[in-house]
Order: sequence, then structure tokens, then C-alpha cells
Amino acid sequence: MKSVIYGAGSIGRGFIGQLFSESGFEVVFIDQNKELIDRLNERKSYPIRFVKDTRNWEISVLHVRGVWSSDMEAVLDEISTTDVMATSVGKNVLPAIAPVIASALKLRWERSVDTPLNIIVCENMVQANVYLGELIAGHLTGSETALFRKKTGMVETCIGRNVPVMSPRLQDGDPLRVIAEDYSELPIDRSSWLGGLLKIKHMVPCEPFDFPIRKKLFMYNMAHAVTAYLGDILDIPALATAIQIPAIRYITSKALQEISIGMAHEYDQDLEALLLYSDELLYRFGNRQLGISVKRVAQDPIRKLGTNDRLMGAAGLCLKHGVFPAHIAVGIAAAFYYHYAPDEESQTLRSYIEREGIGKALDKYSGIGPRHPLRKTVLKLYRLLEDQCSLEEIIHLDEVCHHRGFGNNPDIF
Ligand SMILES: NC(=O)C1=CN([C@@H]2O[C@H](COP(=O)(O)OP(=O)(O)OC[C@H]3O[C@@H](n4cnc5c(N)ncnc54)[C@H](O)[C@@H]3O)[C@@H](O)[C@H]2O)C=CC1
Ligand SMILES: O=P(O)(O)OC[C@H]1O[C@](O)(CO)[C@@H](O)[C@@H]1O
Repeated sequence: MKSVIYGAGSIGRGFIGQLFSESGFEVVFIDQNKELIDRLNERKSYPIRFVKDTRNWEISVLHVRGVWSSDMEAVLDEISTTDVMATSVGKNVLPAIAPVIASALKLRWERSVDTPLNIIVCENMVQANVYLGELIAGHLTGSETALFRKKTGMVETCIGRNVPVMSPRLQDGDPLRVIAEDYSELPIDRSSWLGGLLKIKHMVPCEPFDFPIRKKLFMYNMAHAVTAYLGDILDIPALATAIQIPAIRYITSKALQEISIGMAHEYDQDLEALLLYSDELLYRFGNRQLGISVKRVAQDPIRKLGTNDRLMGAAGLCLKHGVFPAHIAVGIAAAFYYHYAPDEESQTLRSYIEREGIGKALDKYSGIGPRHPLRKTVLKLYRLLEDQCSLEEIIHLDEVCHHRGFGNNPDIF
């Protein structure tokens, strides 16, 4: 049995590769990084080092090889004959790989490979599977699209394991080494999987999937983003350091309380369990050994400020249930304020704000138009950040602390 993973980076090698390999699949990585692919082909295995504050241990992921993404013939051949597939390239890269997957599927059908192909889409976004499916369909004719829907499962998942960008220090002498958090669950949307489930270690079919994916994105990723954008304001490089700063921890934990209430209402879930999950997140963010950088978590602010992404998606859910997301709004203002020259999206955002003003930017990138309930608050917070106002002062602002704790919904208890 064979598996193909598009993207041999942190999640490809540090998570999905391990699960596929330990489930008995040969693992074929496709990546644009030729050096990495050559190394994988030489060695046919790579190490994952799990790190916890108190102990580390290492495993070897076996039966792996690689294909360089520019070797189109090999790429099409591998995808057209695989038993299962995953993508882990980043949302912004999906438009570039969609035509390749479309061509490979056509070849698969020409070759009469009859078994359905399930593609697990491991990108941080709600309905990444639908998004990639539409991109692929855009490269197919009408009748091919019908075949695509019949023979391909575009599978939604949410990835809970955190795998940092590898620095030479973390690689510790082996360029193939990945460092990872010891968290293994791979929840998938059962309804998006086509045909009988394959036996994949730690894969947990869930239905419906709305709650798990939003819990991951609107809680974990939202809180991570808030921590990162605030950490950057204080020039802190490591996320684990940022979360230990009292003002940042306070704002992030309040943001988590806000979304916990929103989630509890939306999905009829136990609030206490969501608050406990929030505490666990704050603890996990403090794992220094993971070496997660503020810049990695803050990267692509335009994507992260999108209306259904981690910040605005969470804020919208709170508003829907009568919770004013004052602390999430602090994170939103900080994301608009974020500037890091090598980050293209951050450059675009900054240039737009300089040209058109923050008011127009809020509307364009986050749908915070003149009548949006968050507009006044985010505008004010942004101006205060521009004026170098401290986070402590922000915490005590009327607009923020007036809504402290449980928003305007205290009767939830
Ligand atoms: N790193 C993490 O802890 C988590 C990441 N994710 C999601 O997983 C996805 C992948 O993230 P990471 O693994 O962290 O990123 P990464 O940057 O470590 O890996 C992406 C890989 O894709 C390759 N790639 C990029 N463009 C390509 C192309 N056109 N053709 C072939 N290969 C290409 C890159 O060379 C790289 O090896 C993202 O959507 C991210 O949001 C989700 C949860 C956790
Ligand atoms: O991968 P993205 O979407 O840029 O978001 C980064 C976030 O995802 C993670 O990779 C974990 O889900 C974190 O490092 C960070 O919270």
C-alpha cells in the first residue's frame, strides 16, 4: 500500500508521514525542495524528536522516499497510483498544486485505477477540503468533474500537533530531523471520506465536523495568533516567552474565555470543558523546547485576518451569541499593526494601510465595515498601538475591561 504526501515540511514529515508509515504504507513525499528530497531518497527514513519540558525521545519514520515536484512525470505517476494522499503545503500554495493533482487524477482514471482516492487536506482553514476540491475542479471539464466527485474524497481534518520550522539548532546535526509535540490524534470528517475507511493509526472519524475544526481554528489558532501578534509588539522572538508575559497571557486567556462561551452556545457544548481546554492550550504554548517562533505563528496576517479565519471567525461566533469579543479585538488590532518586511502579506497590508488608511483596511481585509459592531473598538485599539500605548494600559481601557471576563453574558453559568 502506498501513500503520497504533497509537502515534506513540518506537518508532512513531522506528523502525517509518521502516521502513514506506522500504518504500513510506503510514504512518498512530493516537495519543491530538491535537497530534502535527495536526502530522503538516500536515507529512506528520518527521525522525529518529541519534546516535552521534562523529557525527549526519538523515533525513526521508515519506508519513505521522495519525488521532486518539478519532475512532473514522476509526480503524476505517484499520485495516479497511490492508495491515499495528504496535502501539507500551506493554504496559499494550494492553487499551485491543484492543476497537478487534476492532471494526476485524469491519468489515474485513464489507467482505470478504480479504487477511490481520499485526499486528506491538512491545511489550517475551515473547509480546506472544499477549497482544494473547487481548485481542482477548476482544471477539469464537466464530465471529468462528475468523475472527480464520484472517485475522490476530499477529506477535511484539523491538525492538533504542533511542529516548528526547523532551525539548525533544532535539527541538531541531522537536516532531516523534525521536532514535534507529542500529540497524535488525526480527526477527520467521516462524511467527506469516500468508501470504506483505511486503517490509519490515530485517525478518528468524526461526524459532524463543524465543532472539531472550529475548536482547533477559533481556539488554538486564534489564541496562538493573539499571543504572536502581541509578542511581536514587545519584540519577543519566541512564542513560549511571549505567553509568559503577564499582559499577553491575560489578554490571550480572556480571548479564550470569550470564544469558549461562543463555542459553548453555538455547539451546545460544556463550557467548563472548553475552559479547561483553554487552560491546556496556555500550558502547551509555554513549551520552550518546541522552539515555535512568534514570526512563524504571525506569518500571513492577511490570510489570518480573513472573515472566516481564526481571528474574525472567532469574533463573529462570539458576536452571534451576544459575547463582545473585546480581547480577541485586541489581537485583531495587533494583527493589523503587525509589520515584518520579509513577510509579503504583512508588506501588502502595511502599504494598503499607509495608502488608504486603517478604516478602509479593516473593511477590505476583515469585513469590519462602518456598521460592524467591532469597528469602533478595533480602530481605537489600532490607534493606541500606533501611539505605543502599553498592553497594561490597553487591558484597563473601558472598551476592553468593561467587557472583561464573560462578556455581556454572565448568566451562562
Ligand atoms: N506546523 C504546524 O504545527 C501546523 C501546520 N498546519 C498546517 O499544515 C500546512 C503545512 O504547514 P507546515 O508543514 O508547517 O509548513 P512547512 O513550510 O514546514 O511545509 C510546507 C512544505 O511544502 C513545500 N512546498 C511549498 N510549495 C510547494 C509546491 N508548490 N510544490 C511542492 N512542495 C511545496 C515546502 O517546500 C515545504 O517543505 C499549513 O497549511 C499549516 O497551516 C496545521 C497545524 C499545525
Ligand atoms: O500554519 P498557519 O495557518 O500559518 O498558522 C500557524 C499556526 O498553526 C500552527 O502551525 C499549529 O496549528 C501553529 O504554529 C500556529 O498557531
